[in-house]
Amino acid sequence: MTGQAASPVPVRVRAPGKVNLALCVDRLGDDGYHRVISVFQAVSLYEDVLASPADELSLTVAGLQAERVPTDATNLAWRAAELLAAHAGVEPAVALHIVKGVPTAGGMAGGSADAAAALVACDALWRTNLPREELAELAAELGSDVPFALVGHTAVGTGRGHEVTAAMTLGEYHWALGLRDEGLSTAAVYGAFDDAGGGAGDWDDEPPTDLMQALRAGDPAALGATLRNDLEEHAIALNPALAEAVRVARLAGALGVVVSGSGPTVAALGRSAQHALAIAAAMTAAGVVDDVATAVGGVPGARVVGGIGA
Ligand SMILES: C[C@](O)(CO)[C@H](O)COP(=O)(O)OP(=O)(O)OC[C@H]1O[C@@H](n2ccc(N)nc2=O)[C@H](O)[C@@H]1O
Ligand SMILES: Nc1ncnc2c1ncn2[C@@H]1O[C@H](COP(=O)(O)OP(=O)(O)OP(=O)(O)O)[C@@H](O)[C@H]1O
Repeated sequence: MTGQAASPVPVRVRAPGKVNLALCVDRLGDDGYHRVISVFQAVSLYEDVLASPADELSLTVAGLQAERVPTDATNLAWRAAELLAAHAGVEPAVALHIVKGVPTAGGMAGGSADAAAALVACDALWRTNLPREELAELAAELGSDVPFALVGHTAVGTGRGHEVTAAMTLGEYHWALGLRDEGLSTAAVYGAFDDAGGGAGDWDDEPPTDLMQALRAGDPAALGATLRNDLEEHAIALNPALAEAVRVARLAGALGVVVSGSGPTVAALGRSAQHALAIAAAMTAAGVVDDVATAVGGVPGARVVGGIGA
């Protein structure tokens, strides 16, 4: 370790999962990524990352679907710690412990939340104190969804989805989330979009005007009517059972229903917290999902909630 000594106190950082209120996808670029306009909303399903002083890098995982998450150098939180250490010129000396609350491979960016949380936690533990813009650059190297997990609330992502600008919004939004045990691969869903000739038209450089207006007005009914995901039909083609969850949520009076990101999580917007619970109950009763959750958005991005800096 160079520079200032690491903190002897563990740091706990919390980062949210997300739903995409809009995901407008252009055709595949030369870099192997699609240009997108993504309107993200951070929701109250959280990943907690505890970073403790240690001689070397190690990682453990507990919580929701923990058995499906790698604990080696392929884990995004592990990669985040290594990237920050290399960038700041310090040793990657930390014991990371992740407590998952966001479904894995669910289209809600749980791994991205872990990466963002690990960046913030190690930055505090190692006292590298990078400016947020520099953390955001590292975040973008780790994955397209990681910069948003640093920022949270509601924001527009451009480029690969990694160039994030906060959006003006009013009010809270109450979601019922239909979860599946079996995840979907993000690359496979984008691949299906390409195979179907996706991105051939209907591309606008701006986020959908009516959706942004609904957010500014704090109008959940208007927001529900304008939810959009260009990957949705391809996620449903790969997992046709999702269509049933969408149908049941609509019958339960959801203001709008959308597959989140690359799926398979189905996000249904309720009129209130109680209505979101009723939609979740309807999905459970109909047997169209493996599990349900309710959440409110938008909530803050990765932030220290325990240990130093809390
Ligand atoms: C579907 C979304 O979750 C919507 O927010 C994101 O676009 C995906 O973000 P992510 O999981 O952080 O994705 P990355 O780890 O950056 O990329 C995984 C794979 O998804 C595809 N990918 C991702 C982002 C993007 N704009 N275009 C793509 O084609 C690429 O095949 C890439 O190899
Ligand atoms: N910390 C992590 N948590 C969960 N999965 C991870 C993590 N690190 C690496 N992975 C791998 O990444 C895959 C996708 O995980 P993740 O939960 O981030 O997907 P996702 O929510 O669909 O992502 P996105 O919405 O950003 O496309 C998992 O199947 C797993 O193998």
